Amino acid sequence: MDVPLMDTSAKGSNPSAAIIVPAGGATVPQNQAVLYKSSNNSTTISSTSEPVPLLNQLQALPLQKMSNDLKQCNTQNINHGSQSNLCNGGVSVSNNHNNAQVLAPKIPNSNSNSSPNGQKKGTISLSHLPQRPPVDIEFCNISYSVADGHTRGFKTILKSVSGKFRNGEITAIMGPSGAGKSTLMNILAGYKTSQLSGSVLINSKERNLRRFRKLSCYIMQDDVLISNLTVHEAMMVAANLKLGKNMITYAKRVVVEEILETIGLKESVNTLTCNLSGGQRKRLSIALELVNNPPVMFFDEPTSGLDSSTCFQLISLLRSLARGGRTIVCTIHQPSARLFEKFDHLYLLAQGQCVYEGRVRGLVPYLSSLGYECPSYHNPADYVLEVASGEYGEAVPKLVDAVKSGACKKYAHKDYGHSNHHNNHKASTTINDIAKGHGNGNCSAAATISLEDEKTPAKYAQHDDLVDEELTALKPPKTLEAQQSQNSDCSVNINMPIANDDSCSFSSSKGAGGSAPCGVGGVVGTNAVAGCMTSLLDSHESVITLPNKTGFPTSGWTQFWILLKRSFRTIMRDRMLTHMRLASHIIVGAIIGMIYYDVGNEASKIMSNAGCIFFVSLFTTFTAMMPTILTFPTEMSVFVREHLNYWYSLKAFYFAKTIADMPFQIVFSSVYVLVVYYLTSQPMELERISMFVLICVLNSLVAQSLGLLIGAGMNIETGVFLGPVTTIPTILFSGFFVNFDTIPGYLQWVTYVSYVRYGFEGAMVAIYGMDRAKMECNQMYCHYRVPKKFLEEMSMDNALFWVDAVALIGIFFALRIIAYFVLRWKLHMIR
Ligand SMILES: Nc1ncnc2c1ncn2[C@@H]1O[C@H](COP(=O)(O)OP(=O)(O)OP(=O)(O)O)[C@@H](O)[C@H]1O
Repeated sequence: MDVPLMDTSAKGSNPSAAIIVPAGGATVPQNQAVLYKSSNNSTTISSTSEPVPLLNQLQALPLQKMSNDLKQCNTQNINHGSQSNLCNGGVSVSNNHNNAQVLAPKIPNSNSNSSPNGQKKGTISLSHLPQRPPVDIEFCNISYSVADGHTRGFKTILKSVSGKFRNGEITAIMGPSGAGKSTLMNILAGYKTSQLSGSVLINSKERNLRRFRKLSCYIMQDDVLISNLTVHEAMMVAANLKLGKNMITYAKRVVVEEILETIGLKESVNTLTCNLSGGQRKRLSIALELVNNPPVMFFDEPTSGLDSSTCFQLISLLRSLARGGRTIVCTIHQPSARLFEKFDHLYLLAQGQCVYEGRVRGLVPYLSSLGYECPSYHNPADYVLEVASGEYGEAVPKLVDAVKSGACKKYAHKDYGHSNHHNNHKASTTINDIAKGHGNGNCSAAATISLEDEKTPAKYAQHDDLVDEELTALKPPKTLEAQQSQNSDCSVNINMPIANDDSCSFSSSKGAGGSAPCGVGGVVGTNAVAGCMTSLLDSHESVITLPNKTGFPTSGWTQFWILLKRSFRTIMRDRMLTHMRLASHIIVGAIIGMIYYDVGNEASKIMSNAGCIFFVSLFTTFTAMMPTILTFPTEMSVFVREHLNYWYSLKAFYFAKTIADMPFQIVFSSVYVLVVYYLTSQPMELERISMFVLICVLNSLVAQSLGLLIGAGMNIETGVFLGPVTTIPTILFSGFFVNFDTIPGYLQWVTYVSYVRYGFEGAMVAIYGMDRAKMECNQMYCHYRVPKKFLEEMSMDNALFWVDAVALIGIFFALRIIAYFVLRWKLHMIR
């Protein structure tokens, strides 16, 4: 019989064997089928001929019952290719005597557990993630107001709301449209900090926003991803940025592969992110953030745009993440009944006020107690929204009063609705694995995700009694625990070094062993883990090993380098834009060259040649500016997501962006200019060619900077309008259409800020300046045979090439600096 039960893969310092313990039963009765996981990750299924030697205490369990449970579990596994909680348990015990290691819910990440779409089912462990502390979020009397449109008043969006979101639970923030769900989540995530009153507590301590942001991530509704990277490349960028350079590349790959396998994207590792389906994009967004194992994850409407099956898989995944000890908070609009019951905790808002906070299963009794009977066969999620929207009369004040009077408190207890409170408490604390050392007592790298089968909750509830007994039985004896802990160190499985910020140094004032490694120094077992947990949230800066002053996991230089490589790669792969840009520069250059063919040294066609030079400036201006206006807002969305999730600094992003674009712009402009230069027979002197190319390239870089400024400050629609509109005056004052001497004195200053003027003037000087010899004349009379005369006519006879070049360089830096501050301002405004 084929049953997944045992894992014999080597782990850490105790490599001989690892055994998966069923949550419902930690021993394997005689003749019970088991599944072994070998070190090469393959799974072997066999039937035991002898009882597997686990903890002696288990012998006290009713064997028949356990056998039945296991059979049931096994049948389910065979039928569904998945693991229930009963099968996977949540207990971590080490038995050094029999040299077997009984792990927390660890099931081989075998592909056999995948559903056809690649979504994982069953219990899978993420054993190589950095250890993070569990986090409870409590908020008290949060009120938030915004300026109300054109009036001078304020609009209060949240009115003194309070609540608590616990680790190990998945919380839904629900409410009618405009109730303030997103606003509340933004406040809790630390994205909104102004015009706010009330307090947010993290593990009962005042929130240190900077530190909290490192512990949390925010996954936005629209899944903005860099489109020209494969899933694996995107993950490696996240790993390199978030795990720091202290972890070797191989170790990062292991982390990435494990997450991708767990989250069901293994088959899509080489797929470009732009080709992923909606559900896969959502899963990738989660996978990217999972890299550093944030204990708090905020999701803004994670199910929007997904079909019901994908929604269900996604919420099951989030629930599994929560079961790993994470605090998962989602805003959600109108979940189906099946989806709704996947949530543990519900926070209901209406008109900016809390109208229910408690267990999901407490909602119907709560409403009923207030006279709102949910009709049979009616989705409670729909019903409560109808009630909150006023479809059954003016319910909100009544519900708000009920909440204020504590009427929903009894539904808030996490064991509400469970038949056996004690059991469930134990179960949930034991399966809280986010900070649990893995087997060998390492204080790092042991976060486990149990991807639950959809039938798990019922099954889990069904076996409450059994779970209790078994968990008690499986609890390691004190001596064993101590031994395990004393053998521990802070090394990570697979010999990976730990990133600084994830190491377990803690304050000696905490009595947790000074800055000694976790578990060493007299602190053993769970105490040691607790030491690690609390130190990370301690308000004293000194107790946390921050990797650098900025607080980002990697140095500014490393961030810059990683982002630069990513930008290069994405630009190179953007066939539509990059290849089209190159092609258009060559083709348009050739067309211009054909139109103005051979006019460069012909005095009778000098005006045409001036027109050609002007068009060269104009083309380089627009082709540099418009793509930036079009693409930067998208890049900006990615940047905002990654920056606010604490991947890297604005400076690193901005420098990388600036540097990455430049070579492409320089090459494209140079190719275009050289094609035109050659076809139009401009003077073939190296100095003039270099000057002409240089001034045109500088002109294009300035235009690109202007595009960046517009793109940073505006959305695409406004930018597409504003770009050309701001360029028209600079063209008018370039000296081609209106002679500088003709421009009225009070408008002369405009010519000095017109960057096209410097580009055009510099190009004219490069072609006709520096005492160029008389030009050819194929007509009876050529007025401008002497090039200097033509420059006089254009009021450019006194122009100096280097002044034009320096002016363009100055404008380039000015625009880049302004764009940087606009970006900072935008970031500030988002909060
Ligand atoms: N900057 C702002 N200026 C004015 N009103 C705002 C601003 N931000 C939010 N609001 C208003 O606050 C209320 C709550 O907005 P929020 O986005 O939090 O609602 P929501 O519950 O998430 O709605 P939905 O489910 O429709 O997304 C809405 O009425 C919205 O119009």
